[in-house]
Amino acid sequence: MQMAKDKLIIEGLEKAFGTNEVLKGINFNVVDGEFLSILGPSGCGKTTILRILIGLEKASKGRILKDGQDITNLSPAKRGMGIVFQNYALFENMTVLGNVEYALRINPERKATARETALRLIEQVGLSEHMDKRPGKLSGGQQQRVAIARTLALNPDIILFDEPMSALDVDTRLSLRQELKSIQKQFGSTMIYITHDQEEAFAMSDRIMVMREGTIQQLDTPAGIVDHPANEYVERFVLHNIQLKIDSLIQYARVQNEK
Ligand SMILES: Nc1ncnc2c1ncn2[C@@H]1O[C@H](COP(=O)(O)OP(=O)(O)OP(=O)(O)O)[C@@H](O)[C@H]1O
Repeated sequence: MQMAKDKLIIEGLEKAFGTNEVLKGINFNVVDGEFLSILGPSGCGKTTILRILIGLEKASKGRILKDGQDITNLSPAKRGMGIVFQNYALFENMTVLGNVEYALRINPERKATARETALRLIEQVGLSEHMDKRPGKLSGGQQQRVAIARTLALNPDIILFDEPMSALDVDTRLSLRQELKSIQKQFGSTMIYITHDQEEAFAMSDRIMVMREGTIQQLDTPAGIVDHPANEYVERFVLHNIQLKIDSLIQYARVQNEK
């Protein structure tokens, strides 16, 4: 059997803002081609991890290895990672095509094929008929698709997502979930996905990293977490909340049936 390869190894990561210790010595690995969710309540340090991984923030201590190479001090552009934010962060004065093409056009090696690549990606995320529109004329789900296409354009082997669905309605979330999984299959990318939504983490992930106040409480498969929650916190924050959601869905279905 072929052994799964580590795409990323994070060793002893610490981060403090002044006296606020936000990450308290974090160690984890991300397997090549894996979908890993980072799940935890507001303020536990999820976004700080992503910002350090992509190079927007400097760690106080620790190392990041990508494919065995130490990238801790590399500039963001040299890390081969892309990021998709919650608020899409699109250029409002450019069309969909302009947004996806932009990073390609300013890159000497990719400039020649920029248009071709952008058109292909826009088609892949189902936005061909909207490519001449400004982002403001699109729905939230469509804007997030533009942001995803723009990130894919530079062909990163690791894609980071910072709560990309939190501004979207339930139906859009469900269809985007499927699309993300199929994009991952197609591109073979490794994905790290931040969420505070337990159900989303369980539905999408190969493994889930459960955090609390700058520490990792458990890193395991969804089934592993259900069968063997590491401690009372995981049981309460993850499993109890999922059960509450299931109960309210059952209750909702009952009310609908009785109507
Ligand atoms: N640039 C900064 N300067 C000072 N403090 C910061 C900075 N960025 C983050 N923090 C603090 O670090 C802690 C963790 O923030 P972080 O955004 O990583 O949490 P999070 O788990 O992603 O939360 P949320 O789900 O609310 O986004 C918070 O206490 C936050 O106030």
